[in-house]
Amino acid sequence: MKLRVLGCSGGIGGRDQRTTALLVDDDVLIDAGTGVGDLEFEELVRIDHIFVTHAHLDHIAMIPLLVDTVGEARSMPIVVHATAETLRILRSHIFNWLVWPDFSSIPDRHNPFLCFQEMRVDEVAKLGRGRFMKALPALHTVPAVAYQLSGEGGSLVFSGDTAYSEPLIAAINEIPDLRYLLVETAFPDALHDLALASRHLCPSLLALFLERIKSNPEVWITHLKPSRARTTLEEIAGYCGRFSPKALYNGLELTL
Ligand SMILES: Nc1ncnc2c1ncn2[C@@H]1O[C@@H]2COP(=O)(O)O[C@H]2[C@H]1O
Repeated sequence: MKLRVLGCSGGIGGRDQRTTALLVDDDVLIDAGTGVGDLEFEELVRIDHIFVTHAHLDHIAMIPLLVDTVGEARSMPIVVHATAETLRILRSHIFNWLVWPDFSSIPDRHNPFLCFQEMRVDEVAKLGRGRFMKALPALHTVPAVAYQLSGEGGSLVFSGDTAYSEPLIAAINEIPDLRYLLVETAFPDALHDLALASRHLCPSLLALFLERIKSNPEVWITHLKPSRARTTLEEIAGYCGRFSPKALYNGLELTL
């Protein structure tokens, strides 16, 4: 199994800054931020599942455009997996016929282009080909989850957007074969108060988070805010020696 980074920035600007989207093999997305827009039509049409961490725009922006682009060319609906709270937000505030048509009833209710599948924390979805996706608890300003992606080659955790979260740390520590930890750090320590208010990590909080991780995964940093990315990475390097975290980047492929 392969995971390709399509977008992992906390903002936009130029070719390298795309918001969060991770492509698993050729058919599953974790989040659907602006990075999805770089895929060719032939790649877009193969996406069967989207696992959404939370309803913030930078993580869902391309879902409406994707479904409108590929709907007619597909025989099955795209399945959007998320918690009940997140699905409620998407239905009420995006697919409400005002911001965007409700593609879960287009072309008709019995044969729609899009469908919604509720996922609870700790629930596991089977993706076929020996692949599994599990929702883990996360902590953000809106209801949010992290995801554990597992296959024959081990497991990967993507934190999504999260503040320091004991339940997430506990869930990560239960994974026996964790190979990769993709964890956010949005802000530098100088913006610690904003990190707390917006429920993100900054390097000192990341250090507390990583100190509690019992296994030894490769750690990749995601969701850096572009204007402060370099400072944030320098601070992370100062704090987190044991894991030598690296900045996630578009086009990176991780193999499981
Ligand atoms: N008080 C605030 N609470 C939440 N988000 C904020 C606040 N002030 C600024 N923001 C920004 O709004 C952004 C919303 O998406 P993010 O959570 O990625 O990051 C958040 C911050 O960059």
